[in-house]
Amino acid sequence: MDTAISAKELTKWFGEGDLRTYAVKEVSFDAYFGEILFVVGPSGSGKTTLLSMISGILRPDSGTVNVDHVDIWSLTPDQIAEFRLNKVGFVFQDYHLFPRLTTAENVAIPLILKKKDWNESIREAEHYLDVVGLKNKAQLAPVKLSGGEQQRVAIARALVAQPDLLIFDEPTASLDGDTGRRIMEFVKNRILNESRCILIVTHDSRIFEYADRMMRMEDGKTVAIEKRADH
Ligand SMILES: Nc1ncnc2c1ncn2[C@@H]1O[C@H](COP(=O)(O)OP(=O)(O)OP(=O)(O)O)[C@@H](O)[C@H]1O
Repeated sequence: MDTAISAKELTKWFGEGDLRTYAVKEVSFDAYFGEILFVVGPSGSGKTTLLSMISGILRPDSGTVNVDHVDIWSLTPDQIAEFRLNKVGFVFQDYHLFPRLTTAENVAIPLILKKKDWNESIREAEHYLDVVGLKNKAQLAPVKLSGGEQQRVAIARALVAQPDLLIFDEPTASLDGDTGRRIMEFVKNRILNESRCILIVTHDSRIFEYADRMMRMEDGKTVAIEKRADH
């Protein structure tokens, strides 16, 4: 499998002098296209900080991140912004949908940000709503949808830019067990493909079975990367 992400000796600290604490310390790992990599570990172990550095949100204090063989932190600020918009899709626990927009408008936001024509953006958004099985809900406000449906809208919105890298932060934490598993089945069967790498940060052990590999963090370090036995 081709390497999607290669992180080398990534380090991020907060505070200075005696107050300096390491959120992530010398973490190295590779992730591959076509896999779902879970990032697990206790609260405060550095998961969010690590993913922020990988996705072009937070500049590391040292170390490098290559995404699809591009050293992202050597890019200019404009190029990094473009990288975030074009290469990375985010899905959050509480969906982050705008309540006053329709579901189609919510999904179209990344395209509008890219200055694409409004009507064309809505048409494209409807296509991705169809992909997640919600075409008939395109005109509804998010509040009219169930939690699982709202999560699928958030997935559709992450997909419109056709990102290489999809990052899910606690995607099932607000969902009941069955709905969470249905979302994960959907992600594995319909969203994952050979030119996409999916990273999932989660505490939800009910969905661990969907990991191709699991990376465990503790105190800012990776303590283990495990391949699931049945994979
Ligand atoms: N902006 C910041 N300023 C100071 N310290 C920070 C900042 N962001 C994170 N930290 C610290 O870095 C460490 C790692 O935080 P991080 O949010 O990456 O952990 P996490 O594993 O994602 O936790 P959780 O599972 O609770 O989201 C924590 O000790 C946290 O307090």
